[in-house]
Amino acid sequence: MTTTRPFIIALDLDNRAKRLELLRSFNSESLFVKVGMELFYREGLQVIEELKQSGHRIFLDLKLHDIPNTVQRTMKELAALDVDIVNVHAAGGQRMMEGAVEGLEAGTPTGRKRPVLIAVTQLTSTDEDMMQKQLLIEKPLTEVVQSYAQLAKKSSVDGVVCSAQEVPFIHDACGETFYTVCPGIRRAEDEKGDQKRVVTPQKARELGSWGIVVGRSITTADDPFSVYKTMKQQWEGLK
Ligand SMILES: O=c1ccn([C@@H]2O[C@H](COP(=O)(O)O)[C@@H](O)[C@H]2O)c(=O)[nH]1
Repeated sequence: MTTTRPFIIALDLDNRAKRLELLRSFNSESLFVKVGMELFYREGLQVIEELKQSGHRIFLDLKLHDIPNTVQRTMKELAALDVDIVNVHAAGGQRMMEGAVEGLEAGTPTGRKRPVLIAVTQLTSTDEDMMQKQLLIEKPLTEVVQSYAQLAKKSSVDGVVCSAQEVPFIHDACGETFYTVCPGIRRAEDEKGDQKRVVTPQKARELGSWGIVVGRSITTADDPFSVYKTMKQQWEGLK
């Protein structure tokens, strides 16, 4: 992917009108946007086409997690959409992730680069207490994230979704060029909501994150464009 260190806006909005209003307020700026389950299940394939026609790059965040055969076949379909990033849950295991890569490669039209594939390690809404008490995973969270990242790399996946807090550990285990896409980004003054492992844009940069994903700090702001500009400057080390 040619984009260096993307700032990705999660288009998690109640309805189509609100999404169009938000994008209009960005004054036709070319963006990197995230289409999550809420938006995709509401607006379908048409939203991908619309966003591409407007010149935006797209992270299609459907977090596939199923048996290897199903993930492979689904990724083959997604490859035809010409989005920039797609993802799976690393918890699906090595064969499932390998299947995802195979499906993407099979489905990408000749002459086009296949979408980058990343794997969710542990959701940023999870903390160690929840992991141990609810998911019954006894090891420290950082070790689990690092180990899932290693498994993703072994499966030929291009990178992971993680909190920026874990990026240095992932770089140690998987190398600096392994993509790290980090949600759970908040300014110091923002509400955390359901996010547990949060990091500011500046800190995410310092920790070496490749990309960040920002949703509610922007989408619920009175002036989303101004918050975007500020957070993007912080991410780029300009503020
Ligand atoms: O571990 C993960 C994986 C994905 N997400 C997604 O990112 C955005 C974050 O939104 P905020 O409003 O900035 O919290 C959202 O679409 C999630 O589905 C994540 O948060 N954590």
